[in-house]
Amino acid sequence: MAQLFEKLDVGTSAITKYAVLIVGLIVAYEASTLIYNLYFHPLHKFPGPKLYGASRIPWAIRHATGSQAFLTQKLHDKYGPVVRIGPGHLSFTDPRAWKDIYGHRVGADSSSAEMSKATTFTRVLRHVPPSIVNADREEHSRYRRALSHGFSSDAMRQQEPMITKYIDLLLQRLHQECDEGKAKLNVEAWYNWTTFDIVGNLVFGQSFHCLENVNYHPWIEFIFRSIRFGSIMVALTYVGLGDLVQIMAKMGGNAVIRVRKYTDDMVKKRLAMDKERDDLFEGLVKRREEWNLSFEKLSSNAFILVLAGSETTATTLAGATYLLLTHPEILAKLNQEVRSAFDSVDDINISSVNKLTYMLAILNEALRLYPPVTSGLVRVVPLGGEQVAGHFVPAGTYVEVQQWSMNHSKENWKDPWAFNPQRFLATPEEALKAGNKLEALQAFNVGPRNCIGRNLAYAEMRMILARIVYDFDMKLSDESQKWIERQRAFALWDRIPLHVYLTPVKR
Ligand code: HEM
Repeated sequence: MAQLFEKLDVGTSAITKYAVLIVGLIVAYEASTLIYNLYFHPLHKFPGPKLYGASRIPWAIRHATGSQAFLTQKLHDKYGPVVRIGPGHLSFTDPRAWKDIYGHRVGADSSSAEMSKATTFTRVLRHVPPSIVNADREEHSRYRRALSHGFSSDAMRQQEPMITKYIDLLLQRLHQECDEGKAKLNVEAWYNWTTFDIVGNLVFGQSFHCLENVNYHPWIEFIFRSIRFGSIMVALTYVGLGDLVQIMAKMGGNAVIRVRKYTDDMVKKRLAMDKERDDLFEGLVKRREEWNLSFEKLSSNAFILVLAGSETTATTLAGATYLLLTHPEILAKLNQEVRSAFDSVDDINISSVNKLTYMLAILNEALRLYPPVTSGLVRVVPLGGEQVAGHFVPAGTYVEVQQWSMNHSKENWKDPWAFNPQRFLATPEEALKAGNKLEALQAFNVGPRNCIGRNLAYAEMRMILARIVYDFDMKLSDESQKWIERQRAFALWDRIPLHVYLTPVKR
């Protein structure tokens, strides 16, 4: 060691010598890790850029800056249906990967009946109690069973008048604000206010009053900020700085504390309601004592239900509106379908919108081109390894299907960037002949952790879009051109305003 210090000629101070030694060891460790990752790691033969295979840092930087999903799609274009996007991390665009990663694992024992969610992505803040989206298998299936009644068709029939009440209010407000097509309205915000008000009522028994106040609620603004902040925390955890994240969350925690307090207050009011409610939360409320469910866990679940149930639906509606307004011939066909299907606005309800098949194809094509969850559904391969889309993948690997990549793959779709709802009107066989693998679109995921709110989401989206198209002609404001291309995505979209002129249809 003395010789090393002499050679380095770093002076005689012991502190300096040890500092140099430590830095030297770190550099040697990092260099050997990079070499191991590139040439000896079990995934080293999977295709992908060397930099991403060597270190976790490039992925983390992309993720923290909202460009990760877009880059991964480009990597798939270059390297094919499986790409190594981190040293121990694979992304797939072969549709078989849906079932292999997210489906029930046939023949596996109950502890590995599904690939578990990667906690690096889902349990970033260790002190927050788990909810349905990040609980382990056993706790998750209990939540799922308890909540399922609230999402059943029976429950939705009970919920319909309440949902309709908010959609009526949305339409009433839009008529007041549109100034006969002269005022431009940020419809992205209007959709958000509506879906938040609806889900607020469905979970807490009280709305956020966004439509009444024509403004965001502070709680919702916080959610937007936390989507960005959450990405930075995931990126830091991904590169091994999870402990730092816990400290950061405590230091910058004012907003977190405020929102938790607000959620807790709403949950308290909900629990104080003595009448049984056929809403999304009743299943958990009922089992509170039987399962000894802590108040904190109830509150975590309430928070997730509101986030999952509003953000995604509003995103799809905004995406569909933008795509329609940039494709006038498709909008004209939709206007024709909706306006000829009903004698009056009162005929538009949850069951009657089912006949609008062209509108459903439009919503599915919007979910494909502008998926609310672009990426982030990461699972860990269990002991023994697993076959994913024809590849053997060793245990411990992070595996995922990123919707942005899957939905824009030229191997899955004819003209993947084109807005063509027609592709969803064909049978799967006809579609395949035309170059469209319809099963590649799984906006709500598959398997035991798929979206429990899928039916509710379709009901809301179909009713809201039908009501707007029935009542208004729409025109995009110039400043909202290239609306999708100008956004970043942190697993969820960092949406920007979508300005539209609405002119009431004369009847
Ligand atoms: C267009 C609208 C929607 C889309 C695209 C969507 C998408 C998804 C996806 C992809 C997942 C799976 C997450 C994962 O694998 O980690 C999911 C789960 C979930 N979604 Fe949705 N969702 C939508 C609407 C809703 C609505 C309206 C609700 C109602 C509250 C809801 C509640 C949930 C819940 C509670 C989960 C967790 C389910 C579980 O882990 O068992 N979602 N959603």
